[in-house]
Order: sequence, then structure tokens, then C-alpha cells
Amino acid sequence: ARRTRPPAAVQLPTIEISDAAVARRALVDYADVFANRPFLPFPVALVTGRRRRRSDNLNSVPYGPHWRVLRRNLTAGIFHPSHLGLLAPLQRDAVEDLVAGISAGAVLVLRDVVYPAVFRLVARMCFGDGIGERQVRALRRVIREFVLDVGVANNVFPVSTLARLWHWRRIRRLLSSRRRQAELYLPLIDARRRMARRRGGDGGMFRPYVDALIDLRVPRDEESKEQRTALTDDEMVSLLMEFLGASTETVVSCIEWTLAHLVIDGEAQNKLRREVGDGEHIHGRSRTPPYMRAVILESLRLHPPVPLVIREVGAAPVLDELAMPMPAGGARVHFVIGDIGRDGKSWKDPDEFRPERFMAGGEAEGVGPLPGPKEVRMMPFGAGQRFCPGMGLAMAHVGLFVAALVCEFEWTPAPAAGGGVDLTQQDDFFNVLQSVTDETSVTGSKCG
Ligand code: HEM
Repeated sequence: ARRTRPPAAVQLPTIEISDAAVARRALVDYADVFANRPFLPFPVALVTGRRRRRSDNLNSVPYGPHWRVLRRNLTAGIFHPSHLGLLAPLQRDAVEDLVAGISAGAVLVLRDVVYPAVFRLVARMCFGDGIGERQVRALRRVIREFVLDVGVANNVFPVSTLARLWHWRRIRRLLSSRRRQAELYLPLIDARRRMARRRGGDGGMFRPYVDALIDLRVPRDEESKEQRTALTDDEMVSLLMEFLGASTETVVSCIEWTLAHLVIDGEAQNKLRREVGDGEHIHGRSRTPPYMRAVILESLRLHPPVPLVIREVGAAPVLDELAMPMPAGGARVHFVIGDIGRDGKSWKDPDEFRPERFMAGGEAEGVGPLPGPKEVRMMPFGAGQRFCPGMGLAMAHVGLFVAALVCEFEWTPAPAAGGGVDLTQQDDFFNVLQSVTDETSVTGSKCG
């Protein structure tokens, strides 16, 4: 109990913001005040390494020079368009794997085929394309367990004895998860270290994230900005876990919600199929076409895979313009992304799936995945200083996989689902479609 007691940050008063205008003022006008997350948004330490030492990832690191270096390493290194261009062969492989794994006419749970394909692609981005299938499967298993356990640990404490026992087992597994993850990651990191010494890099191939982390030097505090040191093994494990988890869970959830709506709205599915029918997009040769972009934005507006933007405000902040009192001792602030995207003040028929609103002449023409400085209408990737650095990659990957799925197959509800799709949302660490865990998912028939 001592090890899992909520830390001080969790005990701070929590303020929930569901109003888009207030969110904009906080995250844009007071960007620096709202630039930190509480160290532990969960009841158990997620970034505590061996010997219980703090080993930050990008999500947890305080706003400052260390954060800036980690973030630039990702955005200017891994996510730079010239570097992402080198990903095309890996993306093509992933799409071919996905399509090959679907039998036409069979009822399938979409997650069972999409999750492995996305995860394998992301694991190759992290560790290089030499990573073996067994290692990919082992990584996938521990990340999945970790995400499920965090979801449970984060929920209200269960009441019945049996439920409490089950909950407790999950928390214990979560506490040992770091060690199990490290056991898998450290040999892979060491192998890349040896390879870099022997070959001096991959010459023109995609440079995996782990190589960038091995070479990175970070400042440790404000005073010694000039003095930089290599990342510890524990820090590398935290950052790699974050990359694998963030790039898979969110993207898979967005693909599922998008397909669910396309199954319900056959007209939108056909329109999309006509748009991506030439397969250009699947081969990574073109930008996301307009209707596909509109469909993804509409899916993200209605079902943001990450439910909350979480920030911590320190003691006695001066926020004159916010028009909202802040507790003098500081607060944890939750911006409810789903409420903002469905706010009836900014959206017509906010609960309806209508991608056309994002097309030319629509009410949301010009609205993108990241809010501009003047207005927030939706913020699936957050806003302000800590907005999601993986946004471009995520939009590209969702587009790529959805294009492959609708280009190759026609999607209908599974017979067991009674001709419909249940859009119930499972509130977890990520917002996921509850029915993806049932056998009542969807059927894909081969097109043409
Ligand atoms: C559909 C896919 C995704 C969604 C909806 C999503 C959403 C978010 C949200 C809401 C935040 C918090 C932003 C804030 O506090 O303002 C975030 C942060 C973050 N995301 Fe994503 N994300 C996605 C994909 C990715 C991918 C592909 C990566 C790749 C590594 C990634 C890495 C991160 C990181 C590292 C942060 C923390 C950034 C920081 O604190 O500086 N995400 N994401």
C-alpha cells in the first residue's frame, strides 16, 4: 500500500475544463504557466527506473532545457519530413502484412489485425528493421499488458472483495512491468550500440529512434546548461516505452473509430474508396487526400484517443485573463478533449459523424488537428507548449492504414452484431471502442 499510495501531485485539487474558449486562454495565452504535467498522473510511478530513481520520458520531464533537447531530438531528428520519407519501405511492408492477414468474407475483430501491423512498424522505427518477429511479439505483449494495467490502476478503487483482489494483482503486475520491459529493451539497446561502433550507422536508411537516443546528450539542470551527459539506460527504456505505446495505442484506436463510422455510413466508405482507389496513397507517394483528411479529423473530433490534456499549475499563479479562480496552492488541470470537440457552441449537430464539415465550404473548413492561436474548436493532439509531437506521423499512419483497408475490402457489420455497430466507448487510459473486444466486430469482403 505504501508503494502505491497516491503521491502529492494526485492530491492537488483538480480543475476540469470543458470550455474551448477557457482552454484556449489557458493553453495559448498562458502557455508557459500551463507547460508542466504533474509528475505522476497515476497512482503508481510510471517512470521510475531501477533503484527507484526517476527516469523521465518526454511526457513527464519538466518544461525546461532537458525537455527542449528531448523534444527537438524527436521533432527535428526522427519526425523531420526528410527523415520520415525514408520510412516508405517499412510502411509498405506494414500495409502489405495487414492486407495479407485479412481473409475476405471472414468476420474479424479489427484490432486483432491492425494492432500487430501498426506495432511492428513502430517497433522497426524504434529499433531498426533488423528486429526479429519474436522480439516484436514480446515487446507487444508487455506494452499491451502495461496499457491495460495502467487503465485499471487509474480507475476508482473497486468495491467488491473479488474485484479488489483482481485490481490489486493488476497493480502488482504494473509495478514489476518496468523490470520486465527493461529486460527486453536493454539487450536491444546494447545490440544497436555495438552495431553503431562497427558500421557507423545505417547509411541512407531510416535511423531508428534508439540510435538517436544513444547519441543524445542532455543538460541536467538550469545551472549547467553547457554540461551535457548521455541518457542513462533507465531513461532510454522510459523514452522507448513512451514511443512504442504512444505511437500504437492512439493510432490503432483512431483507425478503429474511423472504420466503425465507415461501416455505419456506407456512403462515406464508398466516397473514400473512390478517392483512394488508385492506391497512390497506400504506397506513401502522396499526401493525405482531402476527404480522407476530413474523415480522420471527424473521427478525432468525436473520439479523441487521448481523453484528457493534463497539466499542473504551480502555487499562486497570476492568471488575470483566465476569468477563472485558481487555487493558491496550485492545481492539477484536466482539459476534457472530447467535450471540447462536441461543444454545441462551436459545432452544428455535434454528435453526428459528418466529415463534409471539414471540406471546402463546410462549417469547419480550415480547422486542422492542431488549434491555431486564435481559436480552439478541437484539440485531439493537445495545444500549447506540450502539444503532441507525433501528430504528423499519427495522421499519416491512420491515413495509410485506413486507405489500405477501404481500398482492398468492403466493410460491413458482423452478422452477430445484429446489423449495426455499437459505438460504446470504454473509458480507459485511452478512449477505445468497447466492441473491439467482442466477437461482434466487422466483416471485410474483398473489393472488386
Ligand atoms: C492519433 C494519434 C495520437 C493522438 C490522438 C495523440 C494525442 C496526444 C495528446 C492529447 C497529448 C498531450 C498534449 C498536451 O498536453 O497538450 C500527446 C502528447 C504526446 N504524444 Fe501524442 N498522440 C498521438 C500519437 C502520437 C505518436 C505517433 C507519438 C510518437 C512518439 C506521440 C508522442 C507523444 C509525446 C512524446 C507526447 C508528450 C509531448 C510533450 O510533453 O512534449 N503521440 N499526444
